[in-house]
Amino acid sequence: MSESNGELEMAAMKPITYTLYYGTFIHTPRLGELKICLKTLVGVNEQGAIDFIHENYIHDGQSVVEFFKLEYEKQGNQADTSNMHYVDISEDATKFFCPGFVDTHIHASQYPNVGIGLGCPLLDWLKDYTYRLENGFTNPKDDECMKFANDVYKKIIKKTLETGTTCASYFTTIDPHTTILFADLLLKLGQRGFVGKVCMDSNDVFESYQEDHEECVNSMKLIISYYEKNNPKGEDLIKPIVTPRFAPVCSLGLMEYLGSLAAEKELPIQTHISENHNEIELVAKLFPEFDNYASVYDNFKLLNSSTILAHGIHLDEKERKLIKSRNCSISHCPTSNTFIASGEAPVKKYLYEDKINVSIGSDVSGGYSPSILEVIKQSILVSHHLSIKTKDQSSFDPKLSVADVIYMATQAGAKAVGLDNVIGSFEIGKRWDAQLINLNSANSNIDIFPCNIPDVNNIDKDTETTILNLLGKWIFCGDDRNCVMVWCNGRLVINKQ
Ligand SMILES: Nc1nc2[nH]cnc2c(=O)[nH]1
Ligand SMILES: [Zn+2]
Repeated sequence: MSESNGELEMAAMKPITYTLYYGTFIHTPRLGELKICLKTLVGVNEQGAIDFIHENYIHDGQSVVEFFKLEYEKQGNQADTSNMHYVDISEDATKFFCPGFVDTHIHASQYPNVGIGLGCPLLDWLKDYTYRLENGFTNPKDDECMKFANDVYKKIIKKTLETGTTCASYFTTIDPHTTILFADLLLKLGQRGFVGKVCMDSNDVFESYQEDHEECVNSMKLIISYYEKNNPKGEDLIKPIVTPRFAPVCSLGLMEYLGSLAAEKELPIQTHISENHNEIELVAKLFPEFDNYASVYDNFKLLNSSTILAHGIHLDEKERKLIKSRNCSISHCPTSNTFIASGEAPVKKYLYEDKINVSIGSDVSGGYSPSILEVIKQSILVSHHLSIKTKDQSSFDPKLSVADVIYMATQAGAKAVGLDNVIGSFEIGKRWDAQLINLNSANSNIDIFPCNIPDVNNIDKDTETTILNLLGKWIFCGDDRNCVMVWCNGRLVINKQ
C-alpha cells in the first residue's frame, strides 16, 4: 500500500518536472462553494506552479502534449516537453484530484500516544500522558533519545503524507535539537510544514518538563537560523512558528518575548485556547487582571492574522469579536474534542455568523487519527450532535456540509497558515499541492455500484448529484487507501499505484 522510507525520501529529492493532469478536479475556492470541474487539463511547471487550467477540454484526437506545446507557444514561451509527464484519469469516473489537506494543529511528538488516554480530561491528560512523553525528546546527547525522535518524527510525517496532508502546522517539544531534526525530516520527505518548538517556562505540575526564559530565547535563535540556511533555494517549504503552548504554562515575561519575536521576525503564531472548562478557570485564576482568555494573548500581541488558535470550543461573544477583529484563525479539532471529552465547538456559527476563518486540525494525540479525512468526518458528526442538542433553542442550524468541511481542510487551512494565495485550491499561479483520490483503489473499503458512477462525459445536474454522493462515500467510507498519489510543491511524494 505504501512505499518504504528509503523510497519515500528518494521521491522527495527528485527534481520537479513539468506535468499535465487531466480528469475530474474537486475543490472549494470559497466558503460554501464546491467546484466540480470535469475533463479539466491542468499544466504544472518545473517550479511546481500551475501554469494553466482548461475546463471541459476535449481531445478531438489531438495529442494533449501537442496541444499543450501550442498553448505554451501562444504565450510566447518555449515548452521543453522532453521531460514532460502526463497523468490522465479522465476515463475513470471514480478518480478525482483534490487539493492536499492542510492540518493546522498537530503535535508530532505525541504520535506514540495516539489512542491512549481516552476520556481523561485535558489537565490530567497533559500531566499523566503528554508531558511525560514529550520529556523523552529532551536529551539530545543520548543516542537513544535521538533515535526515538527520529523514529517518531519520520513516522508521523510519512503517515500524514500518506493520508493526503501536504502542509501541516506542527508542535514538537521544548527541545531545539530534536526540533531541528524534525525540520530536516520535513525537507527530506518533502512535506510543507510549520515547525513549532513548544515554549513553556512555568510547568508546576511536571517541573522537569519546562525551560527557563534564556533557554527559550537561545533555542528560538537556533531554530530561526537553521530555517534561514536550510530551505531549498526558491522554495519556502518549512518555516518556524512561534508556539507558546498555552497561557497556563507561560509566564507574562515569556509571552511578552514571544509576541515581540513574532513581530520582529514576521513569524506566524500558534497556541491553544478555550478547550476545557477547568483550563478556562485556571487561566482566570492565573491572570485575574485580564477580561478573558483571549485578551491574555492579545495583551502580548499574540493575536494577529498569522495566529492559529486551536480548539476555541467555549469562546464567549467578546472573545469571538476580539478574535475576528484580529483576523486570527481557529483550528477545529473535533476528533480530539470528542476523545478527551472537551466539548463541541459551534464552528458553523463561527464561519457563517462570526465570519472567523475556521480550519481543521488532527490534534494528534488528543486526536487519535493523523488523517484529516477522518477529522472532517468527525467534524460533520459533531456538528450533527450540536444540531440535535440546540434544535429547540435557535433557528441557526449548526450542521456542516460536505462543501464546508472540504473548504476547512484545504482553503481555510491555507489561509490559517498564510498561504491562501499559494495552496488550498486549484488556481493559476498556485503551487501543485494535491492528492489523487481513487475510490476503487486496491483494498478500498468502499464498494462502488454502477448506480454510483457518474457520466463524466455528460455534464448535467445528475452528474453533479452522483459526484456529490461519491464525495459522501469518500468522507464516510474511505480512508488512506483511497489517497493513491500525493504531490507537494509539484513534487510526487507518495505513489501507491
Ligand atoms: N489538546 C491539547 N491541548 C493542549 N493544551 C496545552 N497543551 C495541549 C496539548 O498538547 N494538547
Ligand atoms: Zn494541541
